[in-house]
Amino acid sequence: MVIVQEKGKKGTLFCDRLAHFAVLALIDEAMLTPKPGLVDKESKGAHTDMSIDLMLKSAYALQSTFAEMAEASIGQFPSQDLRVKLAEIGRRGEQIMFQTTNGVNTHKGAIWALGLLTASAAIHGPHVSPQKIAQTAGEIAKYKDRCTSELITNGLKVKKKYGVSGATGEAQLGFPHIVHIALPVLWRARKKGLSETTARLDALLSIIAHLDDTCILHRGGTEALSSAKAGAKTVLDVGGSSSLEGGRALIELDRMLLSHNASPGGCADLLAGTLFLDRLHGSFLNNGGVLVGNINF
Ligand SMILES: CC(C)(COP(=O)(O)OP(=O)(O)OC[C@H]1O[C@@H](n2cnc3c(N)ncnc32)[C@H](O[C@H]2O[C@H](COP(=O)(O)OP(=O)(O)OP(=O)(O)O)[C@@H](O)[C@H]2O)[C@@H]1O)[C@@H](O)C(=O)NCCC(=O)NCCS
Ligand SMILES: Nc1ncnc2[nH]cnc12
Repeated sequence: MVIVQEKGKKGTLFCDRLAHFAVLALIDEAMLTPKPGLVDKESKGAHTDMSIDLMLKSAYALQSTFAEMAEASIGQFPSQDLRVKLAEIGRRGEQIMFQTTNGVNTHKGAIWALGLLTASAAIHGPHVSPQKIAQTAGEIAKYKDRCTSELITNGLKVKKKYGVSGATGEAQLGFPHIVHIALPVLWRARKKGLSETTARLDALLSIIAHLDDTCILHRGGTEALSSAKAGAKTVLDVGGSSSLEGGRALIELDRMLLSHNASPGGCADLLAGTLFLDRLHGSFLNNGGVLVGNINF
């Protein structure tokens, strides 16, 4: 692995820029409308305790968490020490989120996924592909979290009950749903000339069609999960979210999720991860190797 990053003023600027990209990814995900079962500009989806304002407030509050994660990773390799440091920053980030939202779980999964991706991007610098960044994030995630709390989370219960690998498994495999599914769908849709909203919605649907989302499983069990996967696949098969039939199928998917009180929260987090890597990649490509507003490595 080539380490291109350095500490110091240049490094701090780069870390701030990465954290800014992570926050922008959360904002882009929240603002994307209409999303099935999720909070967006027009709906609270299956979440009575959330709103678009709360999602945005939570996103802005996490800037310092992502910057700290990047700072801790710059000039480092994936290691047990780095994993422990990131877990500590991540847990403090979760506290910041809960304080900001008065106890509502807006972005726990996103702190995990974007935190690892931000850390990996700080290790590598901007010359590296999204695939490589996701792979190194997976290497960090494979080290043991030595400070796990005694709390039995929704994810743990669901993983035990249904034998799925959840947010941890997704990260340890190097985020396959981002790299092999959502990014190709996003890029293909843009190449076809579809609108940015359509491209992002189709990318989200491609994740829903494949992911074992513990958020859906926890709220609606296997019936909700298999209906969500089938419903998202139907939207894509009949022409995507911008087609007439696809639009109808999307409304049907939303109705079905709400009838189970289920929400694809984990899929939303992975869409944010997709948009983060996409922005990082685009920013680098569009500026002849210079990360926008930043230093040339
Ligand atoms: C490793 C952790 C992610 C902890 O994971 P755990 O397995 O214990 O599960 P949860 O605490 O349940 O959180 C996991 C969240 O990840 C999202 N997710 C779900 N499935 C997947 C998947 N297959 N791939 C990727 N991501 C996934 C999902 O987050 C979204 O849903 C949230 C709401 O979900 P939920 O809690 O079920 O619903 P609530 O409304 O809160 O509950 P009820 O009201 O229904 O009771 C929403 O916030 C989305 O973000 C899962 O919830 C990690 O948290 C951890 O170890 N953290 C410690 C810090 C750390 O190590 N950081 C490392 C450096 S980054
Ligand atoms: N837009 C959204 N709605 C509900 N839960 C989420 N978790 C992450 N993004 C979300």
